[in-house]
Amino acid sequence: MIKIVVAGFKGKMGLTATKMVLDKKEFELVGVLDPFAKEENINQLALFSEENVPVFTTKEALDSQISPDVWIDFTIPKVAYENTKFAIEHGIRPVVGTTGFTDTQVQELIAESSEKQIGGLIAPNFAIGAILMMQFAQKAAHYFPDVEIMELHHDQKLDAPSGTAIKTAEMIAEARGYHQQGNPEEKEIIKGARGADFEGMKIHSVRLPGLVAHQQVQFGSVGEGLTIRHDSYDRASFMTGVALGCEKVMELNQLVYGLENLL
Ligand SMILES: NC(=O)C1=CN([C@@H]2O[C@H](COP(=O)(O)OP(=O)(O)OC[C@H]3O[C@@H](n4cnc5c(N)ncnc54)[C@H](O)[C@@H]3O)[C@@H](O)[C@H]2O)C=CC1
Ligand SMILES: O=C(O)C1=N[C@H](C(=O)O)C[C@H](O)C1
Repeated sequence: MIKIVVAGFKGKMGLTATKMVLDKKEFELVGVLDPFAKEENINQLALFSEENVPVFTTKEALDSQISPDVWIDFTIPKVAYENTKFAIEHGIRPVVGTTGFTDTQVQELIAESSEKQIGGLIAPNFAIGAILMMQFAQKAAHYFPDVEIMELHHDQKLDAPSGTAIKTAEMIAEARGYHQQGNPEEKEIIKGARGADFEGMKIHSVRLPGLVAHQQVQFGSVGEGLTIRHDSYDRASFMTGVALGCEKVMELNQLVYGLENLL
C-alpha cells in the first residue's frame, strides 16, 4: 500500500486527485494539505463524509504527524518549488503536476533528489494523449521546422504559457534547434500580437471560461500543413498519469521531468 498526501486538495486538481487516491485500492490517503482549508478532517466535507483523513494547513504540521511515501502536488506556481524541495528533504517522493518551474529549479531538484536517492516526478501534463501530442510534435519537427503552439485554458489559470506548451517547445527545440521563423522584418503593431518566443517558435496563450486544457501544435511547410491537437475535456483525463506516477516513483532513485520518461 502506497501512503499518499495530496497538497492543494481544495483546488480543482487537488480534489480530483484526492478522489482518485481514495478510489484506488493500492493507495492509502494519509493526509491532505491546503492553507485555505477550514476543515480538520476531510469527513467534514459532504463528498468525503465516509472517510477519515486529517487535513493540514502547513507542511510542518503534516511532517510532524504523518509519514507519507508520496507527495502529490497540485498547488500554485509560487509554492511548488518549496513544496517539492520540502518533500525531497523529508524523504517523501514528489509527484508534481503544478506548473511554473524554471529550468534552473527543475535541475536543482533533480540534483537534490539524486543526492538523497529519492524518486520523484515533475510532469507538466499527466494526460496520456497530451504526452503523445508532444512526442508526435517532436517527431514532426524533424521534417517541419516551422511551427506555432496554441494553448487554450480556463480563465482561472495563473501561469502563461502553460507548462505543457513550454515542455512541447523544449521537445521541438531538441529536434530542430533554434530556427528563425517568419519574416525577419516583421513589426508588431500591437505589442504581443505574435505571442511569446521560444527558440524562434511562437507560443500563443488563450484564456476563456468554459475551457479546461487544450493545445494545438500547428506546422506549416511548402503547400502543406499538419496540426496535432489534444483536448482535456475533464480533469479526470490527468488521473491515469498521476496514479502511474505514484507507483513508478517508488522504484526510482531520482526525480524525472516529464511523464514520457516513465511510459
Ligand atoms: N500536470 C498536469 O497534468 C496538470 C497540472 N495542472 C497544474 O496544477 C496546478 C493547480 O491547478 P488547479 O487545481 O486548476 O488550481 P486551483 O487554483 O484550483 O488549486 C490550487 C490549490 O492550491 C492551494 N494552495 C495554495 N498554496 C498552497 C500551499 N502552500 N500548500 C498547499 N496548497 C496550496 C490553493 O488553496 C488551491 O486550493 C496549476 O499549476 C496547474 O497548471 C493542472 C491540471 C493538470
Ligand atoms: O492549469 C491547468 O488547468 C493545466 N495546467 C497544466 C499546464 O500548465 O500545462 C496542464 C494542463 O494543461 C492543465
